[in-house]
Amino acid sequence: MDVFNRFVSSTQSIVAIDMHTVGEPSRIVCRGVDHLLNGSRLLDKRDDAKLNQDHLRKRIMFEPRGHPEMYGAILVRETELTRSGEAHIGVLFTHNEGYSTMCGHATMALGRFLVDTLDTDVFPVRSSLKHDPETSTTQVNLHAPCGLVRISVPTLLKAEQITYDSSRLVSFLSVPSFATAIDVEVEVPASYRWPELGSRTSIVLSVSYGGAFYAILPAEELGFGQGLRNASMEALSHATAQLKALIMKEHAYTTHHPTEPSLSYLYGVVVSDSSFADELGLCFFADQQVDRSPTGSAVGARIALAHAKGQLSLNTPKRYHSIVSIASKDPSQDGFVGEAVEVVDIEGGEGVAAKGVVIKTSGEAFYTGASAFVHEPQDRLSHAGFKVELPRA
Ligand SMILES: O=C(O)[C@H]1NCC[C@@H]1O
Repeated sequence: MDVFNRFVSSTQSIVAIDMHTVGEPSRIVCRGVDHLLNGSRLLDKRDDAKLNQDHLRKRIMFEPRGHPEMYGAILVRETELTRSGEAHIGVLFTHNEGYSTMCGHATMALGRFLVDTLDTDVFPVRSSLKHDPETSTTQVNLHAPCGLVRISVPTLLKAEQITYDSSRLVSFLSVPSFATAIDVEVEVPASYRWPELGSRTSIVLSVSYGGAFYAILPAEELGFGQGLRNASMEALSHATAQLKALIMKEHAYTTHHPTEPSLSYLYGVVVSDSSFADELGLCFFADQQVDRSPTGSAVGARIALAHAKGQLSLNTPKRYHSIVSIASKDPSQDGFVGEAVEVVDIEGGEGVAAKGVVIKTSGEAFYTGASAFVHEPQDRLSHAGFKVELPRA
């Protein structure tokens, strides 16, 4: 184990814990990146990561250490909200294209991990967490790029030590979610069309925010009349990529965040299928990554949309499934459970976006391993990782 120990103890290594939430990976970066990020605010550090340290994201996400569907969470120990005492720790979420603003599945993984870790280099304020005996939970306040996310981790108190209770779900309250476009008809110009659209020249869709903006529409509306279970993934990916490009080019007003310009972009397209036991949603995000989980932030966006349409009341928990449930023997326990718990005013929000809801989303995450990643200077392939792509003819 001499080589393994050398990698783990090297200050040059990037040390990560791997988890999954309903099959979607979270590579939690504990060491090796945070200290390199310049900037005082979390969003400044995100900008610095994008501009000056993006090879590190690629090194963690892409081959040979990752794969095109990898997802990451870089722990950021100091942000404006940790300094003010509102957050215990910050995070930057990473994917195949860059840095996302919110991630529900990784938030669930982080809640469990941050309670489990006793390493004060990884989580300096771990000892300030408090077990609430009434709810048997411990609250971890996470500073995500979209704002403050409050995670409730099920815990037990054993010999005065807080420990994770695996018999219950982790839940979180995200930033307020709100719809920005409800059932709008969108023209599809010839250059954006996809084969399954047939002779139709327009489709009806909605856009909603759950820490990130999502376009939401049923599979049939996208042209997949047989539902998600009978659709080709390649065809769905092509159709949603075309639709995303169209919305970003012609309907960018639907992704206007009322207070923060850096949150104003379309992150993903959710194709829903209500013919499944509960709600099934397939989310294409970033550069057409496919979420294995029901997409925690999109669950928030979908509930806010359903609430705005008068289809879902407060305090009505509902189960949301992902592609993983299609092959499941017992989907009744799969996925995430989400509910709107409070109606709030959206600061600066106008029209349908003037009101929003706070969503509580629950699920569970599991460990898959730990890694100490190194880079040897002579290795040209692994400095910033690589993607297998054929050059376009
Ligand atoms: O659960 C979520 O919200 C995330 N999963 C991958 C894409 C989203 O960021």
